[in-house]
Amino acid sequence: MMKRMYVAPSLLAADFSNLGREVDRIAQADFLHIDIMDGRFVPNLSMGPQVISALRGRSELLFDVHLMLEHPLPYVEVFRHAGADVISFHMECADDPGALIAAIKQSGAKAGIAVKPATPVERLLPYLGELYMVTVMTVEPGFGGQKLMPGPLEKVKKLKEQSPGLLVEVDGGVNRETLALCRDAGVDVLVAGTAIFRAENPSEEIAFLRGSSSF
Ligand SMILES: O=C(CO)[C@H](O)[C@H](O)COP(=O)(O)O
Repeated sequence: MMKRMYVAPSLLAADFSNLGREVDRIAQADFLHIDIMDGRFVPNLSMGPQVISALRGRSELLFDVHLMLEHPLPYVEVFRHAGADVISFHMECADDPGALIAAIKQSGAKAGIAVKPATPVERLLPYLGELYMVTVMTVEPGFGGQKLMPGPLEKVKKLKEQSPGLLVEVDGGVNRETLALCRDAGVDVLVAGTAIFRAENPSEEIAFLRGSSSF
């Protein structure tokens, strides 16, 4: 029986001239993945808490906020207040991952950690018991529309072995062609920007990526 995966459209690939309508188009998804970029940790800027607040009233999806920030701690409360349900920070810029996890939980959000393609999975192991989700990046963070790197999917397998109940998300280059690789690795949550928002029928794309049987 095929595993049913959760689907998280990445807002980065949406039409920014009409974000409200874009969110309506993906109402059948499970999460809305929202990339917050600071132009320092990644070489790009994206959006801030105002966008999340504006969309919060329009969508009941779980808001999965991916902080690509060099200094995430001061922004945890800000994004929770704006409407984030899950807040993830990057392992590579966390001086004290335990303190960040505690701050996220204290805010009332669920905590996640994201890792760049070259970051060893071993760095995450001490924190797995405290986390709701781990995001394994399958592209270098910063831009949508890149090709999935298969190497990091090995991390998904290790994470699922270590902590079967943890949600493991992959982010970058997920589409119909790379779906089988993700499923075989044991992925729980698929982030897909280009594949969903640039599709003529996003609902069809979401249903295809999700698979058919029960989770
Ligand atoms: O984190 C990201 C970029 O840093 C995006 O969420 C990710 O790349 C998804 O976009 P696409 O499906 O177009 O690859």
